[in-house]
Order: sequence, then structure tokens, then C-alpha cells
Amino acid sequence: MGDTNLDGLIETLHAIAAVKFGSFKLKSGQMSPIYIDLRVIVSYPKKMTEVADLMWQTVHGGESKFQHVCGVPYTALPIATCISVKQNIPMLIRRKEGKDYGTKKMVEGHFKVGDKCLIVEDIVTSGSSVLETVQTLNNEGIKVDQAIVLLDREQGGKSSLANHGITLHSVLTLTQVVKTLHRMGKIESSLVEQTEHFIKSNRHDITVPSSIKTSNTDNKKKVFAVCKSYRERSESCQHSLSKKLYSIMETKSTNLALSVDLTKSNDILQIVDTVGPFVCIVKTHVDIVEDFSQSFVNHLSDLAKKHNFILFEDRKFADIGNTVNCQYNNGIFKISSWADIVNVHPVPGEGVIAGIKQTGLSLGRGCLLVAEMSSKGNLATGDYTKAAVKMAENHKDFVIGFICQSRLTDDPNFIHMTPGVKLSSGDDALGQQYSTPEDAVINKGADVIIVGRGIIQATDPVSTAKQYQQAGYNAYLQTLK
Ligand SMILES: O=c1ccn([C@@H]2O[C@H](COP(=O)(O)O)[C@@H](O)[C@H]2O)c(=O)[nH]1
Repeated sequence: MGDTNLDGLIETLHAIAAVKFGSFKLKSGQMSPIYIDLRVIVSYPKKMTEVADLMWQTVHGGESKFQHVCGVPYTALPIATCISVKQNIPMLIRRKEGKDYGTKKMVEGHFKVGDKCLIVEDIVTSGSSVLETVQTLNNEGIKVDQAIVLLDREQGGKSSLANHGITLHSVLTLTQVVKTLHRMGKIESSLVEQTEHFIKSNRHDITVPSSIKTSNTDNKKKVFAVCKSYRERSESCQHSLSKKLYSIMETKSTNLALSVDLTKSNDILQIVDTVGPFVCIVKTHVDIVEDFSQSFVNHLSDLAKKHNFILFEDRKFADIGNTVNCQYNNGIFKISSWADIVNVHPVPGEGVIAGIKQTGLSLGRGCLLVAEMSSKGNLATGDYTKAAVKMAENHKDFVIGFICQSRLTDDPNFIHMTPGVKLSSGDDALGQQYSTPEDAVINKGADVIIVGRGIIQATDPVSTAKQYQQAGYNAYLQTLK
């Protein structure tokens, strides 16, 4: 027997087509036999207040526990409003995008630093939307340790939120919904089985993004670490260049990429020759080299062979396909002729990949998407980052990974390379933000750490490079424990 209140609620959700059965493509791209669309609830104000009351009872609210409630935009906003009005708890509104005029606030409403807020959400799958809201509130000094959701899809959101110190309360679970509807004779038992199978095979515990770092995160936890050896990673990826990179990383015991951002070719060649033994990648910005010549790239390629590393030109192509194809092949740099890897901004759309791929694929080159950036206030976040992952998935034959600040996917075909790394965290004067090698590898899930000035501006670049190599590699070893 079920709880009559909840049975009634499930029956209503089914009757108003908030619960649908069929074959549905989810935001994640997965096909689901069940789809829950709680947006329709705004058309049933009485039901909406009942839902809000049930959610409040489930979290055992109590006035003193929370100074605020905040709905995850957008579907949960009316439900949060009902809770706020009925329980007389001030509401906060989290903006998805900052305004470019007026106050530029990300959180609307009056609050004090240290206030506690309850997050209200309609459905939780991986927990990432809740975490995005928590992060915005945390940035303003507001504390969050509890969230209430009407329906938990049981795909890992609860445990992922727990990893961030957030207790998820749910009124309903997906299993409960299908079992109740079956008990009521509204659906066949095969649908219950299909749903249960879907839940088991589509858990998101590890893939929770991302740049999301809440104030409750224990930085020592291996939340985003990959936990697979380079040998295993090499075996499970497809692209020959990725296999080669992992094999170099294993043989040379290094996950360090040197960003050799110097402007004289001799200085570059000299530092690369001395630091080469400790790195798996050398990353260039050839357009800053004042005396660029074909002989310079020939020497660089010789050093890549001598020290067994991969050459990555950090060109960040960002134009239409035809133009980037010309930029890749022509001009004085002729990048396609010597760079194993280049990167592109996803902003122009998939044509930017196609333009590079047209030449690069047959040469065995690879491409990285700049899915996230290390610089303060950058716009490569949220839906943009998710779209970048989708683009990469559509070009697995050529895209070998991401420039990013967090683990974006579990797909072994994608290598995560993280710039903005120094032995001690902090910022530079122009918006660069640094994390430590440990933080990048263990917490952010980086496969490769990219270090520039930390090494090239050190008084002893060689011994400093060794330090980064050891720090990065030890962090990797810790993820295997
Ligand atoms: O988000 C990004 C993307 C690229 N970079 C590049 O990495 C190096 C970092 O240099 P540091 O001296 O270690 O700051 C540099 O070439 C950037 O263009 C990045 O920093 N952030």
C-alpha cells in the first residue's frame, strides 16, 4: 500500500501529462522510456500549492532552519514562490545570466553573508543544475546544505550532491512513480522494468560537472578524479594520437605540458631542449615568435622526437570553417605541417572543427575544444560548455579532448587538459586564475596540466619543471589509490 497523499499526487501528475511514457531524448542525449515535465503544473494552481506543501513537509522545514528559499530556474521558481509565500520565508532569485546594465547582480533579494538557503528543484537527475545554483549563492556568501526536489530520477544526483555536502530530500522517486502507476493499473509491468533498467544503466555519479565548486566541497575528496592508469586510458581511447600521448605519459611518468610562451625562437628551443625530458607536451603560441622561420619549427620537431613529446599549437581557431582551414594550412606558420594538436573555440559552431579536420584528419592530427577557460569572468560556462561536449561527441574521429577546468565527460576518448596551474594558487594581474597541480588533477579531473610562466619565468626552469612533473604525477598516482 502506498501513502494516499503521494498516490493522489502521482495519479494527478499522470492525469495532467506531467508524466509521459514513450521514447524521449533527454538533455544528456540519452533515450528514456519515461519523461517528466513539471512545467505544466503552472496551469493547475491548486495542485501547485499542494506540491509546494508536500515538499515543505518532506524537508521538515521549520522557520529557523532557513532564512531563504531559492528555486532552480526556471520550472521550480513558481513552486519556490508558493513555499516562500505560505511559509513566510523570504525568497532569493538566482539569475542564469548576469545583467549587463544596472546592478549586475546574480542573486536578487535581500540577504546577509552567512544566511542559510533551501534550494527548491522540480527534478534532479545528475544534480548539476542544483549545484550551479548553489555555486552562485555560495559566491555571494550564502550557505546551502539542503535541497528539496519533487522527483529524484535516482541517477546519481543524490550522491553527487552529498559529495558537495548537500542533503537532497525528495518527495517522489522515479521507481515509486512507475510502481504506483502500475499498482493503479495505469501502466504495464514492462514499463516498470524498462524504467528500472534505464535508471540502473544511466547513473551520473561521476559525470557531474564541472566548474562547479561549492563552499561545501572537500578539496581532498577524489570527486572528479579518473582513477584509471594511463595504460588503461590508452587502451580505452580510439585516436592514435591520444594513445601515443598516454603512452608517453606512462613511459616518462609525466602529465606536464610546458606552455613555452616566449618570443625569441632561440630562447624557446633552448628551454624546450632542457625541459623536454620532463614533459609530455610542448605548447606554443607561434604568432608571438618575433623571428619565426621554417627552420625554427624544424628544430622544434626534432626536439619533439629527441625528447618524445607532442607538439600543441595553442592557436584557438575561432572563425568559419573555410577561414580556419586557410589559417591552419597557409600563411607563414603552416600550422598543419608541424603541430600534432591544435585547439578551437566552439563559438562558430561545428564548421570550425570541420575546417581543421578537412586537412588534419588525414595527417593524423588531433583537435581540442576550448570548453572552459581559466580566466576570470570568461563566458565558456554552463550551456556553452555542454554544447562543446556535444560537438566533441559528434567529431570523435578528430576531437581528442578539451581545454577545461573540470571533468566534463567520462568518455575515455576525451583527454582533459587544464591550464592555469602553478605550484601555489592565486591570480595574475590580467585575470588568469591558478590552481595547484593537485587541485587540477585530483579535484578538477585533469589528465594533463598546462604550465607556462610557473616554469619559463622560474630562476631555474629545469628543476622547477621537475617539481611540476612530480607534483602532477604524484597527484595522478593518488587518484589510482
Ligand atoms: O583557459 C585557458 C586557455 C589557454 N590558456 C593558455 O595556457 C597558458 C597558461 O600560461 P600561464 O603562464 O601558466 O598562465 C597560456 O599560454 C594561455 O594562453 C590559459 O591560460 N587558459
